[in-house]
Amino acid sequence: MVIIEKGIIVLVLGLTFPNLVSCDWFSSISHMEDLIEEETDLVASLSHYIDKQEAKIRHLKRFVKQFDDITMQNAVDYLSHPVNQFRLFKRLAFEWDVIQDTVKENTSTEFVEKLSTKRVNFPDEKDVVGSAQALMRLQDTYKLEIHQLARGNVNGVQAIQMLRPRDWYDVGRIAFEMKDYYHCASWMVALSLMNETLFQSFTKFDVLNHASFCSVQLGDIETAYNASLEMTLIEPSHERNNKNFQYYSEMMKKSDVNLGISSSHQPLSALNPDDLRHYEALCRDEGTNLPAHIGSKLKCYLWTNHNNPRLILQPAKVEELWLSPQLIRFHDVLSDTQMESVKQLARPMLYRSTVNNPDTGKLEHAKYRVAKSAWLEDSDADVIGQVSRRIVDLTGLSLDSAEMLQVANYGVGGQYEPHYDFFGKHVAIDENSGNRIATFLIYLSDVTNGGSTVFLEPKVGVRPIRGSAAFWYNLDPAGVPDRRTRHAACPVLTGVKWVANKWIHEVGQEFKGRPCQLSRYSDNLVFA
Ligand SMILES: O=C(O)CCC(=O)C(=O)O
Ligand SMILES: [Fe+2]
Repeated sequence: MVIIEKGIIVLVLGLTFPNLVSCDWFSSISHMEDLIEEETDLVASLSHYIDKQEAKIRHLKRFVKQFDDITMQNAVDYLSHPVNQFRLFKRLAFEWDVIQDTVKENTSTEFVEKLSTKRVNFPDEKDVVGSAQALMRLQDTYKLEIHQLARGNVNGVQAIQMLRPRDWYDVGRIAFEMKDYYHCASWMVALSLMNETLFQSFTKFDVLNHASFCSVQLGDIETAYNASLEMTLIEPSHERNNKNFQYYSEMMKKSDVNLGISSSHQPLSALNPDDLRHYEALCRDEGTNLPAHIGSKLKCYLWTNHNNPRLILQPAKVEELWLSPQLIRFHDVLSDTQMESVKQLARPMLYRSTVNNPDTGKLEHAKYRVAKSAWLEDSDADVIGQVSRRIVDLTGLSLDSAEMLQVANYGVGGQYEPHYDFFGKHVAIDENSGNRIATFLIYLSDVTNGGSTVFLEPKVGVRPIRGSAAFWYNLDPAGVPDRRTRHAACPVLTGVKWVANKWIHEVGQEFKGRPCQLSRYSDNLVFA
């Protein structure tokens, strides 16, 4: 395959796409709303510029028009009339001067200045790469068909715009640059089937070139052969392609050649392929059906948490989602006004979320967690204190050793791959607070498509329902991490996802809703 590698890389974009994405526009939708506003303002300014330009052209055209009649007459006839003579002198003395000023007038300054000021903070190449990666991630997770996706149709939700052929090409190129030959091949092969008269600034030959190179990297000789064959028809004397074609033809004759695209190649995730397949299937709601023997035991009930005065008149609505480990959902945890206030407070403080690297114990940006988050303290605003109060009422746990409230906002493609919330052995646990005993995860929005929280071992998918909260213990009653709580936030397919996380810690629960026990229970009951 060496001969193929040698010649193909004629960079069309002239851009190099970095592997790791550090920039942040694409990672949350909240800040992207500002971009729409900025662009609307730019469009208004551009329209204003066009109006001014049009007025200027109209003025110049009117001036030129008068010469239609003048040039029809011969000069002597024209000058023999005193009015014509007056007009001639008037024009030459003053009017051409005005015309000169009009032509010279610079109507673009305002627009150009505005654009260049705004562009400083605009998304850049890294964001385009991040957004293309999100498209590919969604393509994999939700098994989206490329043609439908490119036409802007995602699970029946139609975008206002479609991808242009050049966009398809760029997505394929981004995959190619990342050595993600699986996505490169799938996008380039799909594009090669399109009407080439729509191609601008790249050719069908370029597309086939990528399609064949990326396919052969995946071991798909047949596709590489077909693409190369088409290339020979377009450029019969292309030396490198002719060599490749010969090579593919020989490979095709060998019976042990591995045909068919290897779909196991998934460089967008660090998960092992089996884990990834399992996670993605759960995100598609496959395998999350409740088995009858469990479903029949799950209950919904009203809960006053041992006659808590704040719950007597309006008990909490509890829905059991799974028994062991016990996962529950509280409904109507916060009011609309409270949720809006929490989001409003978080908005200006959203930053790309970090994760704890289990190997180094350090916080870092990672592509397996694509979201923006903000930390809010009880003292930041009344509403944050109210959220804490509500969690204490519903769970009976102390929040004295808990973390601040983490509000997260996921954009399209935003996700958090499978993880545990408890701290692993590489993280030093503060003895004043202990490990994360439980998670209270509030959904501050519905999500149109995708974005479920999925638990891998019990195979439970929790659809975000605005105002509800998922709750579970991460540690068993003896304080040992419960590895069955491994969970993930599936990529948002369409819509916006807002959540608020409260991580409750061990210290202070000894005499509360969750006394510690010496023995390890298999049933980790929420309300024991
Ligand atoms: O957003 C979600 O659904 C889950 C988030 C999560 O698991 C986390 O932030 O630890
Ligand atoms: Fe989590």
